[in-house]
Amino acid sequence: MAAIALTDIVPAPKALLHDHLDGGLRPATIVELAAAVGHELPTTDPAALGEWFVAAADSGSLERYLETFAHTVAVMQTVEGLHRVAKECALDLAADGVVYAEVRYAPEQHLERGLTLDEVVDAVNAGFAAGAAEAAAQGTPIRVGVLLTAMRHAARSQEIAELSVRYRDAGVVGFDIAGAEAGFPPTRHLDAFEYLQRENFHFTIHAGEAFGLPSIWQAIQWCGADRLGHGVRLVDDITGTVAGGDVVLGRLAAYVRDKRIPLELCPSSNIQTGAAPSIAEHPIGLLHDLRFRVTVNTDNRLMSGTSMSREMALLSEAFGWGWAELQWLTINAMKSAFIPYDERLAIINDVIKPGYAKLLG
Ligand SMILES: O=c1[nH]cnc2c1ncn2[C@H]1C[C@H](O)[C@@H](CO)O1
Ligand SMILES: [Zn+2]
Repeated sequence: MAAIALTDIVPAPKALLHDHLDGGLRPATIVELAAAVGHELPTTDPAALGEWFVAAADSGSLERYLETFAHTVAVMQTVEGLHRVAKECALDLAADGVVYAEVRYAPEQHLERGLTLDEVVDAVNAGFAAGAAEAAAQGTPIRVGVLLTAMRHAARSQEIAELSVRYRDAGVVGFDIAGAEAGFPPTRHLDAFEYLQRENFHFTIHAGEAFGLPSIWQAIQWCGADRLGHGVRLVDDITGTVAGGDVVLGRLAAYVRDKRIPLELCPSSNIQTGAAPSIAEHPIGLLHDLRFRVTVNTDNRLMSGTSMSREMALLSEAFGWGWAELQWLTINAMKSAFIPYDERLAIINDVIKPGYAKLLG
């Protein structure tokens, strides 16, 4: 079937589990906030700045990709900056047809101008609330849940885990670790993960992006991750092809599929960091065919020049996926969300299924 166009995907209800707040700023906002705080940018023309981010992130290495965040994190050091960025994030996602989003950021990166961790979280939460209220008034309601990230090279994961639990009834729905993967295994933060498990809290771990199976194995079998951030290298534990009828899953891949552990796949981001060669060759095709719990995500909309609708349009074009597949991806994401079961079900039954019923015809 013909690929579904991006403009047709925008109004379809979508759920997004892996989106970084500091990877999704509007270029014009960066320019304005940078002028206000005296931060020097590569260019002050918003269009050129947007192109700069995509080109600089297109580096083939996760470490170099991450260097671009210096310019977004620099303008997110004040209550005003954080509030504005969070508000615009909610508005931009809602305008793209995202009805449920989990947005993550690392509070420890926003203390350079004297804010406390609590002040950072309060400012971001207020920004999301303002953005969601405005989006609802515009007829595009969105629910935003926050994930607090700890940086895997740093040593604040226990503190951030405790912060997450403290804000669990105030908008924070989960915890994550991010940053350079090679050399920083998730087991460095075992205390934090054990604490979160004792608290019956939810967490995902960036694993299997720039580093392979050992990182995924640790994230699941040592740390107890509910979901895998990326997890794309799980294909290293799969041999054969679906067409050849000779697919064999290794023990880890079989475990992930059997347990329905959600994979937060981010196709465009993976191409930029070298984790996948192209959309057409992205392992998401195989993982979909093998019925893993696949979800599609943006990771960093600014660095990838992308949106949820664009990621889906790229997949529709590369794999011939139609509305049935897009609905499957969306329901997979909603089933895997960190909000309570009854609330997930309500969004699936009241928003997602009726939305796709119209499109499926
Ligand atoms: O794809 C990613 N892998 C690992 N770390 C990442 C990725 N995207 C963003 N980050 C880092 C950079 C941000 O400053 C941090 C918190 O959002 O998370
Ligand atoms: Zn990420």
